[in-house]
Amino acid sequence: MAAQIKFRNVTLGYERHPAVHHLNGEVASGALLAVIGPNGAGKSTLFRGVAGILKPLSGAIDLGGLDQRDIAYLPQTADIDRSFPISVFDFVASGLWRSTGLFGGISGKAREKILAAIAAVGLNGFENRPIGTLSGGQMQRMLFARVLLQDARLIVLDEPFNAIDAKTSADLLALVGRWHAEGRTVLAALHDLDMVRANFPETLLLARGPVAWGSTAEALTPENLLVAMKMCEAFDDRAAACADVPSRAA
Ligand SMILES: Nc1ncnc2c1ncn2[C@@H]1O[C@H](COP(=O)(O)OP(=O)(O)OP(=O)(O)O)[C@@H](O)[C@H]1O
Repeated sequence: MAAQIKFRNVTLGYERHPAVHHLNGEVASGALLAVIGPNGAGKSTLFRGVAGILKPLSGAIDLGGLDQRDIAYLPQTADIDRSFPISVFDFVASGLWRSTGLFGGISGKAREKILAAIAAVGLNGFENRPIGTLSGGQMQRMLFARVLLQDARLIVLDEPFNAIDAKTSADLLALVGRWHAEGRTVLAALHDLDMVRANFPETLLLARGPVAWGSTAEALTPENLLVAMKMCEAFDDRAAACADVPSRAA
């Protein structure tokens, strides 16, 4: 299977401080990959890099010719400004911007698609609710509806099942399974190892750099998990930038 993503010695970080170091490797087109790691391991940073929100400090992320609009990115719910006065309908509708444009207006057909996506995640009747009134699980369903609408070839989900009930997890996991069956490439940052073992064939165990990457059974050994934890504990956030990260100072 051709590669959908190639990480070429990529280093990502903030203010010249690397958070993910020298990552090399490929994600095959159509892969269903879990990204696991302790808090602060760099999972969100890596996903921001793939989504094009964060430019690499060095190295490159090759997306096999994919346009940025072909990537659907589901951020952590903590990154969503819930006080922003927008309805569920309008939030989900933003998933269509790639076809309608920002000010393109919503046709009758587009409206149907938006309502179908909201229904598919079990949020019928919530269309006019301000997003700030949603529960954690409803919020997550809404984020999935937007991804559904984006119809993207590459889907990047940052902790999509955190702090939600078992029924919501199961419903949303079924959507992930559907995307995988449709041949889309799906990456998800997760914390629940049982869920990963049961549903994700491939895993990248990350601790600022890769600890293991391959079949889930081979990557998620107790030894590897311990190494990842120790690597994250030992990491000094205030350390200077890597020697081979060029300075951006003027
Ligand atoms: N916007 C930011 N500015 C500066 N440093 C950041 C920023 N976001 C993350 N970091 C730092 O980058 C490192 C990696 O964080 P990241 O959020 O990518 O880890 P994570 O694996 O997603 O963690 P978690 O499981 O807790 O969400 C951490 O040391 C974090 O403090």
